[in-house]
Amino acid sequence: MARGNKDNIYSNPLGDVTGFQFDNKVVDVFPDMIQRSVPGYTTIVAMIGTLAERYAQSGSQCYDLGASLGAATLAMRHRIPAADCKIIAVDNSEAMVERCQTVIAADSAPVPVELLCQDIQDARIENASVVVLNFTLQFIAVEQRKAILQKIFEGLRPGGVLIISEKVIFEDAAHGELMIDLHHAFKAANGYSALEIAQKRTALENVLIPETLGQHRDRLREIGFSSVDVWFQCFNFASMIAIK
Ligand SMILES: Nc1ncnc2c1ncn2[C@@H]1O[C@H](C[S@+](CC[C@H]([NH3+])C(=O)[O-])CC(=O)[O-])[C@@H](O)[C@H]1O
Ligand SMILES: O=C(O)C(=O)Cc1ccccc1
Repeated sequence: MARGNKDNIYSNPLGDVTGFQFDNKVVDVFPDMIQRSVPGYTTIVAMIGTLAERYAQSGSQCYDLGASLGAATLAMRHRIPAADCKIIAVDNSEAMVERCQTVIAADSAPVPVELLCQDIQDARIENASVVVLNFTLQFIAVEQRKAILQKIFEGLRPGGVLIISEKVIFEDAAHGELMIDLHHAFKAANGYSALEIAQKRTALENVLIPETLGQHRDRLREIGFSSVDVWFQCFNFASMIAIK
């Protein structure tokens, strides 16, 4: 996806750093922001295409929940070989959905895409073979996460897959600090200043709520997923595969 404008949202001192929102300002810089902020993002998105190629079942639906500008939607759209599949992309930010519509319209791959401006808590999941939560569940209140995952499990066909990527924390405090420090070094190497890193960190407090990999794994297993494990991790960013 084109990188568009450079993210300099947090480059000047803000008297009051308000909670992070997916508004027009973020939409304008989003591809640059996520690429420079999430180690492994490009690989994860490409591999979502590879996973969809393997798991999409003919006549089923593939969901991209918290689609932003449709990076995972397009990765799937370009790799699904199964017949009669449809992709449903959902995001509750009007600004994101509006821009995502132009991104999808500019792409001509044949798999149909339906784009919905909706809270994933209200989304209907049915006849699904692939469900993607690529860095989305982390923005949902912790006590609401299980119900969403339960609904996804119920909407998946047997043999279907949930791909869930999250920023994570660690049980071992020293290891956790090291991962955060290495993440900040990654951001610095990508051109973010100490001020930008600090102000973004403040903006994400109580907005992006990370859990441990153990918490994710235990919840997915309790729900009934038969196989749950990490397939990608770089520092405090990880992606899991959960198979029904
Ligand atoms: N309750 C909700 N309902 C629907 N959407 C939501 C909700 N809460 C947040 N979002 C949406 O989830 C997306 C999270 S970004 C996903 C990247 C994308 N998956 C990618 O592969 O590029 C990750 C990040 O920015 O760290 C935003 O577009 C929000 O509007
Ligand atoms: O920038 C960060 O520190 C992150 O955790 C990743 C991110 C990327 C884009 C929007 C919100 C969070």
